[in-house]
Amino acid sequence: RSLLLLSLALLLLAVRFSRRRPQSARSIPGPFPWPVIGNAAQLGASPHIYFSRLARRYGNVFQIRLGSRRVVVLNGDAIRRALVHKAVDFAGRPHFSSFSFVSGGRSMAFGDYGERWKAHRKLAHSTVRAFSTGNVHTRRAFEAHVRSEVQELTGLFVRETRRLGHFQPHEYLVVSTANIMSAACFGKRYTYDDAEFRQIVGRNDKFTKTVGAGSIVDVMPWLQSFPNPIKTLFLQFKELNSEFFDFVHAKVTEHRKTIEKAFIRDITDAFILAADRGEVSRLLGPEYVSPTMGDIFGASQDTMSTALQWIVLVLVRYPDVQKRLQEEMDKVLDRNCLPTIEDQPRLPYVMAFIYEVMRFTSFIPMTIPHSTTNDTSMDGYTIPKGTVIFINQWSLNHDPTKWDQPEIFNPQRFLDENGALNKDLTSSVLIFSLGKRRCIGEELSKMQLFLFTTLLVHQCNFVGEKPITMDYQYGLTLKPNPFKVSVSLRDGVLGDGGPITSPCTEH
Ligand code: HEM
Repeated sequence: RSLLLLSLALLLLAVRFSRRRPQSARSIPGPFPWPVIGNAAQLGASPHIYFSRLARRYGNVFQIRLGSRRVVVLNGDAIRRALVHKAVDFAGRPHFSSFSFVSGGRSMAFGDYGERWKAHRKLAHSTVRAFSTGNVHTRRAFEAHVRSEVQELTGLFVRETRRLGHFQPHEYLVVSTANIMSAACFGKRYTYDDAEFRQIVGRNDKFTKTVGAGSIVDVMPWLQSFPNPIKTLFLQFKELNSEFFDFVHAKVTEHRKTIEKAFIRDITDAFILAADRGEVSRLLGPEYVSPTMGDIFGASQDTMSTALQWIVLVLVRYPDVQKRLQEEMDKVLDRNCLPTIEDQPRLPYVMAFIYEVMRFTSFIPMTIPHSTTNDTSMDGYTIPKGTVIFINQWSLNHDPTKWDQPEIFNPQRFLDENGALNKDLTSSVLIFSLGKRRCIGEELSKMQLFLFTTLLVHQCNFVGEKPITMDYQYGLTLKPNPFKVSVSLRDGVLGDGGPITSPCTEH
């Protein structure tokens, strides 16, 4: 009888094995999708946290369904394996209808992978670099833009504090970062009370809500057919994109009228000349100048201003950290001189602080959605061409197997026992993405973050109005909820004379 039972068990096992599909055809695990909406209702207010929870349950590669679309979500180590080791396969963008409204429908950032996209990205990247971090001269010119904006901002902060006690820094940070890129892109900055400029740059939150991973406007097109909040958001999105594009296009048209080949004034001039000439013009005609400027100016706005909001918030939330930043600067720099980019190697705690802000807040928790350009596979799962891919950067920055107590803000984690910056660890922070779609503004942004942080903290003390929370709104960028600060100049002697105005090392 036991022999019979054993034979039956072996037979059952054999049948099970024979029915098992080959590795490559395994279906990707994930939560049960509801009819019509799929898993949309489960995303909640913080989809990146929900995805990280699912990754613990199903592994770093899992799938969900959002409305009509299947979405594969990559977390943790799977991100590098996909974006770096299978770079081309994961370099696409989905053909979402919202993406077609960005930069007049010719956006590089929201456009799909292909020959034109490659030429477009290469040109945009080299032009940005040529006007910011490309060589020592452009770096210094860019640094001078940043320095004069931060000085303007410092004066404004101090005046607002005198007037109101505590004030919300958000709008000033938006205008300030927009001015830096406006100077580099269009050779022009705006005053803080310029209503048109404030309107153009002040509506970013609506943009990022619509294009952030997990936004449902593109996966439930039927929501467009009757009045509801999603439809309203989508209409606002279309309107703000066309307003923003008109603003940029007017700048490009003005430049075309006054351009002189011998004297390239800014990124717009450089791009006009490049698009008009040689090899690339076959793929990128003059009609690509405004969209590219829209991409560069647009991509820099919300990202940089959100980063700065977090920096100010973290400074007031962790006063000990603010003090330690000031102590390091006071030890290394002459108090009568402004910090410069050359001081970077001498300020490891400042660098550790910036990396910890990026890691801890992970303020771009998910990249812009990707798509697969070919049939491909990950960890033995087949992923067909055209699948929507979400990249969860937050999951890597908060992985407890990589970071000791990831939910604690601790810049010290990036310093070794001699106080030097651990570069292996800083390169593990993921916020500019990886691979073919890696941010083209990374170098420029890191330089700006260093200058903003050092200039502000060198000059000022920041105190927050209580209660200080780190709560945020989800979108392509995580935006801190409104908060108030008071700002005073550190050196009483400077008092009404305002902040110091120049670096000591003459460039
Ligand atoms: C702290 C500031 C910034 C952060 C954290 C950041 C991060 C990112 C991320 C996560 C992406 C999406 C990558 C992907 O989809 O895989 C991206 C794309 C992009 N960023 Fe940035 N960015 C920042 C600043 C800037 C600036 C200042 C510029 C302007 C030069 C810029 C230009 C772009 C462009 C053009 C793309 C699209 C790239 C493509 O699709 O190939 N970014 N950025």
